[in-house]
Amino acid sequence: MLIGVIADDFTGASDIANTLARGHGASPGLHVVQYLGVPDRPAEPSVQAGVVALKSRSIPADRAVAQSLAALDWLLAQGCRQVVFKYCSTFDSTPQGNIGPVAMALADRLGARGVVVCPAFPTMGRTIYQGHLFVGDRLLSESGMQDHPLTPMTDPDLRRWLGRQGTGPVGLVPLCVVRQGAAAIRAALEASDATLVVTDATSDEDLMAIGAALAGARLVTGGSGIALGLAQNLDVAGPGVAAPRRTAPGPGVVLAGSCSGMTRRQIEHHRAAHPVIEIDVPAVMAGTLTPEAVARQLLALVAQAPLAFSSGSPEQVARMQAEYGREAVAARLDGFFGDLARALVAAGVTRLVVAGGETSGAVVSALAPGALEVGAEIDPGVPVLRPAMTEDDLRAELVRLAASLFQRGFSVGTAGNISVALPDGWLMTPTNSSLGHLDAGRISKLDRDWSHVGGDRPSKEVFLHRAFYETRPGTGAVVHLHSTHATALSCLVAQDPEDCVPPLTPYVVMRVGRVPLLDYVPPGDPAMGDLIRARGGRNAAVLLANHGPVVAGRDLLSAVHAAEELEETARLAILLRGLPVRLLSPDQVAELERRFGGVSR
Ligand SMILES: Nc1ncnc2c1ncn2[C@@H]1O[C@H](COP(=O)(O)OP(=O)(O)OP(=O)(O)O)[C@@H](O)[C@H]1O
Ligand SMILES: O=C(O)[C@@H](O)C(=O)CO
Repeated sequence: MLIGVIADDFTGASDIANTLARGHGASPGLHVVQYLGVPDRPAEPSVQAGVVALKSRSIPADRAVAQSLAALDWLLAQGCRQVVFKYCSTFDSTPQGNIGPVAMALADRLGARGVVVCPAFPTMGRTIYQGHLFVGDRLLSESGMQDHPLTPMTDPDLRRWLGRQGTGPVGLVPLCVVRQGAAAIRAALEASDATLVVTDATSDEDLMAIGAALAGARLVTGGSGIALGLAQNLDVAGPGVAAPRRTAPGPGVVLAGSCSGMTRRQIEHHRAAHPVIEIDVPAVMAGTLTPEAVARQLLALVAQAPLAFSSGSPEQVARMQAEYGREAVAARLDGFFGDLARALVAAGVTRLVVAGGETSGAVVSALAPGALEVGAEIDPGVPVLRPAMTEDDLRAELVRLAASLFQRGFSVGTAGNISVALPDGWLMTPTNSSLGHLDAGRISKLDRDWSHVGGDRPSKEVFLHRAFYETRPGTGAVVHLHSTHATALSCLVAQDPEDCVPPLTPYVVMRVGRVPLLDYVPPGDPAMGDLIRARGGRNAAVLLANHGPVVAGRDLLSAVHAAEELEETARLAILLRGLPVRLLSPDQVAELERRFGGVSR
């Protein structure tokens, strides 16, 4: 893991996970996994950025500090070189904390000074000028956030607000310095006497410059925008395009726990065309209203996309909190929404829309505890998340995909081998097995030292796979085939051994990248691994001369898709041999790499 993020709520975590996964300009997209709370096991080796989603935004400051330090310890144990503390772009906090105390505790533990504080998220209209936070053309304290029921932001001056949270003096890098570029920003941060330094930013270009200035910084704090420019400092290629997954059709229900003005307006909008049920919060607190009862009401109306909400006005929220205490209300409502979601899913609801960071965190934890893979962006700051697969899921998927490759003629006999990364090692197809007839229970398991610890003996070409995992961060699976056309190309004398698969279509550029032809080595000879290692992780795919292709991907499905794309492109190249072919131009290739994230570097 290269970058570790500690996020103070669930939706904030997915927001920054999205930024890191998507990439931006010179910053490549990374393989990102979001964890619900501090995991109790190591991360998969292929994870380049791990985001720990806490629920620490509005709990007492000492508990927020303790949870954040626990997350820090776990991230450091995964090898992170840089840690980001992610809070809301509207700086949701109170004079009692938690942003200041958490940032100071992390800085103290990491021995960091001149730590950037930058919640800017220009795409969403959140900008910082002279240390003041704006939402659109309004100061934060006039944006509606001053009335937030949990974290009313009544002061837009971030230095003063942090000062109230007990951070001591806070520095400022003003916009005029930010606009001078990375070197000037770095010099200003280094020259500051303060531990925390608010840094102005009003555009994505400012955030890219700040990101470049933060190369080597152990601690960074900010909104999701602060991650825009961090991956540009890493010498890595993107892990490639995530394989698309199908979305579930079927009945849908909306749940709202957020009390923000926007959510309350959205509830009214929904009411115009759909049934809306108010959850009686005093009855929930008194124990007289159960999740099952609300589930029954919703299920009776399920064909009409009903909505259930707890969202109260600031006065209603204040009344409940005065009577029961803020945390008791939040814990009870979180549990209520979690149980409600479980009851709805058990009854066949396949789509839930949930409003509110705490509320959606509670629902996701109830339905899919553990890790979430970060996929494509749906809307600014909002990615697709899907539960990371368990080992049993991966075994089943390996059997299914290998059989599919075999049935479609991508491998014959016992040719080809496939591996996939696990948090505690690797799964690998056994030696002399046919991809067409794998047995999930007999797939070889290797531990993190590559020792055989379960199942049948692994393929003798394990070193091909290992070379990819060890040189190309972000690799989650490797596929080696003897597929006919790619193998045919590997038998031809290449015009350019650095780039032996022509850029005939955009998809081979986006999914496979440049493919070098590696020298012939007899099967089973570990020198083959050395040849791959010598590429230094620059390529996602190679052709072994007179042997066949080896393709790495961020996950099993992506690696299989890329291996298929390589085979099809090789087929086209052979079909078109001798014809006046129009290849994609270097500019067109560069544009695709810019737009979709290059898989070669
Ligand atoms: N009627 C209510 N009375 C008191 N507390 C409530 C009520 N309805 C919801 N809450 C609590 O308010 C909090 C809402 O937080 P949540 O993070 O879900 O939304 P938000 O902070 O408005 O949204 P976002 O994180 O997207 O900005 C939760 O802790 C929830 O339990
Ligand atoms: O920064 C934001 O606006 C969001 O990521 C957020 O924190 C949502 O709770």
